[in-house]
Amino acid sequence: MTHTRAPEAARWAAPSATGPIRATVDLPGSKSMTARALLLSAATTGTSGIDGGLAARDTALMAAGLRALGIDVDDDARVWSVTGRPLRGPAHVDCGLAGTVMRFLPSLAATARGSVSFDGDPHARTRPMGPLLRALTALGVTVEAESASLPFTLYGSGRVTGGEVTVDASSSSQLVSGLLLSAPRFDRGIVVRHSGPPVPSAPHIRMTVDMLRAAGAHVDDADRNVWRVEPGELTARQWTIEPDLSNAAPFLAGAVITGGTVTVPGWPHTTSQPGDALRELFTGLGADVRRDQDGLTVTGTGRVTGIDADLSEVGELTPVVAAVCAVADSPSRLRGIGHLRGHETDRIAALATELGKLGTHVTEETDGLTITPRPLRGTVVETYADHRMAQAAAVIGLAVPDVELSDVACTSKTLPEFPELWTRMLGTGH
Ligand SMILES: O=C(O)C1=C[C@@H](OP(=O)(O)O)[C@@H](O)[C@H](O)C1
Ligand SMILES: C=C(OP(=O)(O)O)C(=O)O
Repeated sequence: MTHTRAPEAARWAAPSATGPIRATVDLPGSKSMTARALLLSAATTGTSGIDGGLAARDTALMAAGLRALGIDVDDDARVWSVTGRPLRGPAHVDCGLAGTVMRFLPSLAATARGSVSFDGDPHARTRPMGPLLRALTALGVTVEAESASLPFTLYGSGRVTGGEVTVDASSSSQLVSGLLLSAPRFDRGIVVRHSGPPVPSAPHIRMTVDMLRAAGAHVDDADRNVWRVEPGELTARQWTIEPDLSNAAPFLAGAVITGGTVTVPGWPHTTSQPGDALRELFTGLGADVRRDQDGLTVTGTGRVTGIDADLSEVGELTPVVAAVCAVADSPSRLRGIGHLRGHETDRIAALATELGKLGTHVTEETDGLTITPRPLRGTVVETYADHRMAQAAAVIGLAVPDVELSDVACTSKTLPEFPELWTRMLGTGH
């Protein structure tokens, strides 16, 4: 897998839809599941297989980080193989702009013998890391950092004591996931208590717990805001990665706003992926949504209605949902997403600015956005190196002529084939 370097910016004219889109779009694997499968496989002592893993910048960086620590990752074949072994420094981990790499890898790297330094893209240095670095220090890890963010260096002795720790994970669920995923390797396991405003993205913590259990870990998540992981060996296993449901959002949105029909095959019946909430969200926005043996099919009804939605559990869906709200026939309120200010960019500010440039009336609030649709006009939309801002702009471009993205290459963060899939989707049925 390549794609570890920040891509060169590539300006892109977003194609308009000339009629209702009719397409079936096969999507590659879930970023979040692939990251966890790579990490958990590296934390065993055997060889694991990963079927359907996502080849994109975030997962390539995770694989590269593991290799730097001495893990064998072979991601050339369809089923990747990962062979875990005791980790060693000195090593350097490039996190790019990937929250999963900067929040998941440090706890595992702390079990290495030797120093491991972490850094990332310029904007990555502004993403919240402080609670994780303080927690690692409390768990017995030597951490050297100039501030509460990237860059930082861990000095490992080959083992981590572990034990009880309190974190404020209100800025990102990944701070909890990152501590839990490697905790079976800590001498005393871990007890993580969250203290502070609510933790966002609950499905992603359930995904962490589910995948830890699948790898043989004992995890107790019965008490709200407390997670316990027992120390113990993890088992090497075969992982099958579901399609990335969050990356389905722009394609399904294409059906909603053009009055067309888009099917995403392989939609799981039960899943911890937050993207499953698209069924309810697109129904609320006025579409017909059906899940059957063909996958998930969304059909636009010709009418898009505004919504009032708490997106705190599914924050990563916000940019595309906001784009659909901008072409609705009534205002929308998107709530519970203050933590998006610490995502790839400050997504609340970015959406307010860019939807505003397109003509929408947007009010930026502390915990979200109010979107009042107005007639839209084409413009150059700044994507802020954020794959989901690019997807959102492409969605608007379907309905509005002359929308250009300042950069489409940033979609390589989780879906390098986005431009091709998008063009192909538009090619079918026109
Ligand atoms: O654990 C994960 O894989 C993720 C958790 C979420 O992070 P936040 O809790 O920071 O929103 C989500 O937005 C991100 O895209 C992926
Ligand atoms: C927030 C996101 O990514 P990250 O894993 O970098 O936090 C996202 O993909 O929307």
